[in-house]
Amino acid sequence: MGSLQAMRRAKRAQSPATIMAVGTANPPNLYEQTSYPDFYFRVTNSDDKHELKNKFRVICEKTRVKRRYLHLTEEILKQRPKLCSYMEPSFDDRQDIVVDEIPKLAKEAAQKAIKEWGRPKSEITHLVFCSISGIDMPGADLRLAKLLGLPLSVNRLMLYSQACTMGARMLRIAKDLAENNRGARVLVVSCEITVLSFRGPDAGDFEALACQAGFGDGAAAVVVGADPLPGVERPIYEIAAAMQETVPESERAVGGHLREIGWTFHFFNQLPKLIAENIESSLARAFKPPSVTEWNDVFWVAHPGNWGIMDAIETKLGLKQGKLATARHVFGEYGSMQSATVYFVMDEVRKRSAAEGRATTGEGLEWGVLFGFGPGLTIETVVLRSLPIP
Ligand SMILES: CC(C)(COP(=O)(O)OP(=O)(O)OC[C@H]1O[C@@H](n2cnc3c(N)ncnc32)[C@H](O)[C@@H]1OP(=O)(O)O)[C@@H](O)C(=O)NCCC(=O)NCCSC(=O)/C=C/c1ccc(O)cc1
Repeated sequence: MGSLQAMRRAKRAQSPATIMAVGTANPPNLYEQTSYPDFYFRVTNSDDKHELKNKFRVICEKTRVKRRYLHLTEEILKQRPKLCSYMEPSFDDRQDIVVDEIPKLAKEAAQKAIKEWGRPKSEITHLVFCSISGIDMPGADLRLAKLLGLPLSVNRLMLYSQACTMGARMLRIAKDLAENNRGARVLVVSCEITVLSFRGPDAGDFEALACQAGFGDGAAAVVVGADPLPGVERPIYEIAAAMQETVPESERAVGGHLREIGWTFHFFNQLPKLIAENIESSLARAFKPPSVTEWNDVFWVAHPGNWGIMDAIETKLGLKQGKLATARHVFGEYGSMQSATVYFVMDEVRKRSAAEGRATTGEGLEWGVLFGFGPGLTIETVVLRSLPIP
């Protein structure tokens, strides 16, 4: 009979967890930010609120978002008019949509990641899935597993109601799963659809207007595993370390409440300053080892949050112009897709690195930071090691 220690040793992977594939998906409906105020005020029957519409137009411009994909269309909103009011109880209408649609959009992203990974889906051992909405029992994880045809033996973990930090946080979870279960292949999926936070405008609620102006819908999936099969699996990044930090006394900095009207959204206007003031201690902890202290020497896979947050981080850390260019690009093209955004940024970093002929998947650099923040105020820091581009 083997000892427990020997059993534990045999279960451990030999090498660090790696990201083996990335897939992304969006709903088909693309909204240009310049015409969105006209659309939004028309569909919410608010065209008579001229001053408020002008205010909303300014907020839309301030976001610096150029376009976004959204599940909701004028046709859907006509069928569900309660979603267009500011405060009408409407949870059931919203829930009817997201319970079905979140697993469906997630499936599109997951299929792309599995295709790039190139192995049979029967080899997926774990599914880690997050969405801010779609709470149900059995959950969206089981629906997704069925839509994908994953084996019934797959180990599922569903994480609801967590928002933007989850992209980074799920990599921390996946790293632990992959390194502590030899042969594990973890399918990590994020899907965010803003149906629970869409609502009509109200002059007294700036934060709800900012939410309507900046958030978009999207899904992303990555495959994480250690000990890649030589010549068969082609890792993109190694996950060297991952950790979380909570900023003290900052519960009110950003968050939301789940109500009969759906999700509300609240943020503190000093959020960029608060994040910038707290990022360096998280970076220092995460990068000790590998003893990196110059943040221009690493590639950045940052959750953008909003334009002001990126400006504040760049200034505080003395980052060279262009270090957050990929995060800004993704934010401009899609808005904030909350937890999914950081995977879109990662996909863009590795694609740009290849297109520009860089030596590694991390813009030619060895070490990188994948960074996320959200309600808490929670900061997640993941240390990535790039790999050579053949
Ligand atoms: C485009 C905004 C709205 C403004 O841009 P800015 O660069 O900050 O602009 P300004 O600093 O020039 O401010 C413009 C005006 O807005 C005002 N303002 C500025 N924040 C405020 C303010 N919280 N109140 C009330 N007036 C204000 C500010 O005072 C100013 O007023 P005024 O001088 O009269 O023009 C920008 O702040 C923005 O996109 N914010 C919302 C997105 C955001 O913070 N995202 C980061 C975290 S995301 C996250 O974790 C998600 C969690 C979540 C949770 C629940 C959900 O349902 C969904 C998601």
